[in-house]
Amino acid sequence: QDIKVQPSPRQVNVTGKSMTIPVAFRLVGEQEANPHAIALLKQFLGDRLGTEGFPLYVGEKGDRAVRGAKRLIPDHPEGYYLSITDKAIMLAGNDERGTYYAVRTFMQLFHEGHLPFVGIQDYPDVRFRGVVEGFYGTPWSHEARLRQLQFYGENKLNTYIYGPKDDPFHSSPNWRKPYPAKEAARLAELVKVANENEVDFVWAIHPGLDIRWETSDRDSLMAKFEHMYDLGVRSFAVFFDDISGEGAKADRQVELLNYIDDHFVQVKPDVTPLIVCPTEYNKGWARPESGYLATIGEKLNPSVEVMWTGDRVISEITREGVEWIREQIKRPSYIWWNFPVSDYVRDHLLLGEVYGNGKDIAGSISGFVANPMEWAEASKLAIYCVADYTWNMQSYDRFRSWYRAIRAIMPENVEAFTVFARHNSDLGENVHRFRREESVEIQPVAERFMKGYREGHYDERDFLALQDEFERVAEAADLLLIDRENEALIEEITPWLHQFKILGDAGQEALAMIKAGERGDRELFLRKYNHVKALRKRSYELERQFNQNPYQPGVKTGTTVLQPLVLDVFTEATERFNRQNGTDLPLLADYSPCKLTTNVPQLEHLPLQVYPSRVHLTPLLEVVKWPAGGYLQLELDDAYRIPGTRLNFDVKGDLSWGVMEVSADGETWQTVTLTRDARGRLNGKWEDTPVKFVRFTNTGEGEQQVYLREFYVVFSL
Ligand SMILES: CC(=O)N[C@H]1c2[nH]c(C(=O)Nc3ccccc3)c[n+]2[C@H](CO)[C@@H](O)[C@@H]1O
Repeated sequence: QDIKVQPSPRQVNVTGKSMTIPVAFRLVGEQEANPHAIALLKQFLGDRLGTEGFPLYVGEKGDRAVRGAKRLIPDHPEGYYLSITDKAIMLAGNDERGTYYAVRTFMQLFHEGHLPFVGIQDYPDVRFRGVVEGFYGTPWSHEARLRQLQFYGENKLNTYIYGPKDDPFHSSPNWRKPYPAKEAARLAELVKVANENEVDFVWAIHPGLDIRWETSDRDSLMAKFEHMYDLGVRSFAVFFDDISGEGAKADRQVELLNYIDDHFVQVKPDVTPLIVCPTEYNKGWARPESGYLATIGEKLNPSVEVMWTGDRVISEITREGVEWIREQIKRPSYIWWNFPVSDYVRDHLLLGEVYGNGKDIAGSISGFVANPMEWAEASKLAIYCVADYTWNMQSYDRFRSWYRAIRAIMPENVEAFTVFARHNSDLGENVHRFRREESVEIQPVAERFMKGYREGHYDERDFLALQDEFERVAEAADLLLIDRENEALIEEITPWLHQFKILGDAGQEALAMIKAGERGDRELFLRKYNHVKALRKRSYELERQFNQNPYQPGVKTGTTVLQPLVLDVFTEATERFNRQNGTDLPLLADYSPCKLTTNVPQLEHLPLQVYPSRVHLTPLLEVVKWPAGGYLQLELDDAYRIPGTRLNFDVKGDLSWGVMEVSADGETWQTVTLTRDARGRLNGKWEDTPVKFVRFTNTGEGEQQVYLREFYVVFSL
């Protein structure tokens, strides 16, 4: 039989035989075994479980019920031995959590009314495995967290670190204060559900933005930890990431951490090792001359876990990298893996495989926690794969794990969700230059087709393959939009599903332009042309409506292969149509809310960078000769407030020769007052009535020579 267990077990011996599931099980060992394991069994077997029936032995090494299996239980933390024969079932843990994991595996072996005869010896590669809710942005909801903890129990993840950057009681300004009653009660419930799922609920504090190295702040932190302990928290972390100044001093941090360790962690009987995220948390930032890591390595109590994001803030974790940091901090590192976190590419969903990390790093790390997206349900794809990877690295297969994750998360719409996830995995250009594969299967077809099309001889099979892919895209979007099996997930990704539907339709219509053009069917071509432009405008409007945030607002999908393909096909087909028909149809499919007009020759074809709520002029490296009376005008597609404008012509002194103005109708103009900031840039704002036009004019007597370094307008409805 093909035994499918998540995460992949280490040692599985199958006999090829099985039995029908007994109608009743006689539970042996209930009194001594891990109560959470017993509760899970009772919940799963229901009234099949009782004092009569097929023997089911459950317990930890040393318990009477499983003493016969003692030699077979792996001597590893959280290890277990599972045996199913025609005589009895044995679920034996090396410790309480191991017993719980034996039950989790047992539950997965039930299949179509049968139980396989099997022997499994299993244990995890990585000691601490799970998730750090450590992103910037909207923290997860209470309900989302409850679902996460259940998911971690199902996938043998044992760690959830609570550290949302935007929780004011985790970070500044209120890290010193106890949670208000409602939030405290919710945290207590999370701790309870975490325990039931055998997950360590780690509460993290982020004091470094304003901590003062005085007894009062040390006592405030200890009091806060006591407050969290009273809520049931037994695992604690201190995050010193993304801070500077006083809070970043290594010796001060170490003094505080050792105090916490000596006076809190070590004196309480049931608190797990303290975890710290250091200020120098990746190799790219490590500065040997600062002595920061050396101080951590030499002076921080050995029992304190030290987090690490890898060679860079966002990076794949390598054997070389973890061995380097192990030397520095004199202990295995506790990996904070910044994936699938998307707080720096908020308009993208990261639904792709988990890959790129070494399979040989287990011996040099103590923990591996993934930092997820603010989209909790959508993050489960990657979390599922991280569970598989951290449990049994050598057997990890990125594709197998990813497909299993999709099936686990969206069992009723596997094909549709696979299509959707396949085209929503890359980040696009980003500040960390971290990229992921996307649209891998169709990418070579798209590239070959466009090359052939441009050269005048594409392969019809490629055309049909692309047409089929865009049809699948549109179908997938519609199927998922009506899916009710995982409503929380569909709610999160609905904006991207609408965008995906538009992409599928636009792709089919752009391809139809090719055929209409080849047949010389002008009327059909124009219908398809206008339809693609309408779809692109709808796409733009959707970008402005959903997922609005100050960083990367909007909704991006298929940005690496499919979206560029639609635009390339549209432009090429339109160019041919124009040549064949002597027309001058605009070549750009992309809708833009902003039109540029100017009488300054060098600016006539200046590309605009249009985002959902602002438009930038592309900077020019050359000197711009701006004649007297020369103007640059932006016309918006609607009336907007202009909360921010900025221009930087790299000119010293005042800009008395020019004026920025706004207008609602293009007739009556008002001047925008511009103020120069410390970096010499001129900033303005127009909070009054909404306007459609923004222009800058050289009102002086003569030509001006400037560098167009920056010119942008922020607009909001
Ligand atoms: C340890 C860590 O990654 N800390 C934060 C973090 N910090 C950064 C930075 O890039 N921080 C940074 C960059 C330049 C200057 C100061 C801070 C990224 N991230 C993560 C991804 O955006 C974010 O989710 C996380 O909370």
